[in-house]
Amino acid sequence: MEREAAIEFTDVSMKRGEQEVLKGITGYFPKGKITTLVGPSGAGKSTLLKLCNGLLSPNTGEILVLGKNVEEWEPVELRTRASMALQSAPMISGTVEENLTLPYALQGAEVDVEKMRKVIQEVGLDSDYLQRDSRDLSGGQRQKVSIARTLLMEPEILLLDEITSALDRVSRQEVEELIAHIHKTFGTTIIWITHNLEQAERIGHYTWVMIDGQLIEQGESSLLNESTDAAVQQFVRGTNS
Ligand SMILES: Nc1ncnc2c1ncn2[C@@H]1O[C@H](COP(=O)(O)OP(=O)(O)OP(=O)(O)O)[C@@H](O)[C@H]1O
Repeated sequence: MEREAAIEFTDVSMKRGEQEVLKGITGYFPKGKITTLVGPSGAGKSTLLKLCNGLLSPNTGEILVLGKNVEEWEPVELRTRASMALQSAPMISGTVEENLTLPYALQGAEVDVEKMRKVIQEVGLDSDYLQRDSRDLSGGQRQKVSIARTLLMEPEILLLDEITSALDRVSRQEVEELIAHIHKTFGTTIIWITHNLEQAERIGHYTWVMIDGQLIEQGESSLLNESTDAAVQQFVRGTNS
């Protein structure tokens, strides 16, 4: 199989405080694919995601993002190319438009209104939403606005941290469909942390299983059911019970 990496880790370790939370991680996220990142709470998934766009730096090892060492990227450019959305979908008080333009306003840049309209429609919201107060949005709408904010940057890589965990079933399905649509339309590489293994199998092409700071397995999503690794089997059984 052709192996083209969007992000590649080589022997990456990291301490937070006294604790080693990532231990010798070597693996890659295939370009143009959806990879899910699964594992028990505290396994190091969020920490690893933050290494991908330079929010955190490893103690040892090498991380290549789009072929370039993470340390060599200009930080703002890296966060534009590898953009992140979080479970909490943080918003400033103000309109949806103000929330969309915030990353640009912080840099003194402007955003084309037409582009903003296109992006808000792309995530399935009417352009009237631009003038809505962000406090009036439902959880699902907030998450869509949060995704729209990342899309404005036209990222090659989307880093998603539990973006559907706080949503009801209908909103979760809508957001899943939205991510699938983004992937299909733009060929975006997607790295998606999820606690939901059914979701991981449904939406992901590739998967990483992390346990206690280690990358235990990586491969096609079917490995979640086919793994012969005892720790992976135990994790999968535990999650499904
Ligand atoms: N800011 C921090 N300072 C010190 N330790 C931290 C910090 N954030 C996380 N940790 C520790 O790092 C380890 C990995 O946490 P991380 O959030 O990356 O795991 P996770 O797999 O994403 O967990 P969850 O599924 O619960 O979000 C945990 O032991 C956690 O306590």
